[in-house]
Amino acid sequence: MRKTIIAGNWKMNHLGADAKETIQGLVAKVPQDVKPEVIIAPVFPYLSMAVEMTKGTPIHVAAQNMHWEEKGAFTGEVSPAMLVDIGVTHVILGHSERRTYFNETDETVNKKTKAALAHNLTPIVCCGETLEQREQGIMQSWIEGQIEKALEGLKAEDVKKVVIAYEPIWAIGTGKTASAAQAEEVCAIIRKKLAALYDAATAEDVSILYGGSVKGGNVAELTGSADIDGGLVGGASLKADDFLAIINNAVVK
Ligand SMILES: O=C(CO)COP(=O)(O)O
Repeated sequence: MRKTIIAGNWKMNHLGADAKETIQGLVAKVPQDVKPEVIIAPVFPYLSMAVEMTKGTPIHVAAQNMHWEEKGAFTGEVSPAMLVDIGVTHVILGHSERRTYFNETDETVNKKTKAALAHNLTPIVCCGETLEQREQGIMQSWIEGQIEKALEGLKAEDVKKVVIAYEPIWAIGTGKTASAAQAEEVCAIIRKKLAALYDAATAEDVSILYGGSVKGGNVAELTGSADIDGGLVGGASLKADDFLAIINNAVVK
């Protein structure tokens, strides 16, 4: 179902004490009736702690990756059932950093998306183009291709449970935010693609987030756009007060 979501991707940051401090700050200040859905994604070793600390609060906990298999000889991997077992509810899939540094492909993102849905985990599926692709004028076909391949084989009822995050690679960790118009253009392209792959009602039901240098000062303009339903936040999600500013300033439609 379409809703406004503010998700913090901590990436490979925060030792336990720092993670604890940030979560304590959020638990103290995120009101029970907070409007956007709030999600934090710490690294694997602190997921259980995050789940325990956020029990009874509106804060959800996501993993930053997972394997698609149930169990077995996959050294170093974590399965969907294991995440569910400890109380994780969401999982970020196909982040550009995983695609660039860890051989994540459209095919593995598709397998992971299906596995997440099969376990009632909400997949946050990332897509995004490089600056080079944008300058070559192939942004639209690239994004449409990523969406089509990530969702291949999914029924409309499943796609409604998927969250999509548009993260232009040139805007991640660079301080360069896509303008609200640029971000809206691509989020609208994604929604049109969903309507073409499924139908308009299904496309309307999918939450599409923007990620890339989202901050308290730019989130209102971004989320005020028709097709942007929230933010996937990196750097500005690490400190409770920075993240709270984003949560508080997000436009909930
Ligand atoms: O990659 C991101 C979130 O997944 C965005 O990171 P920054 O907010 O640090 O640019």
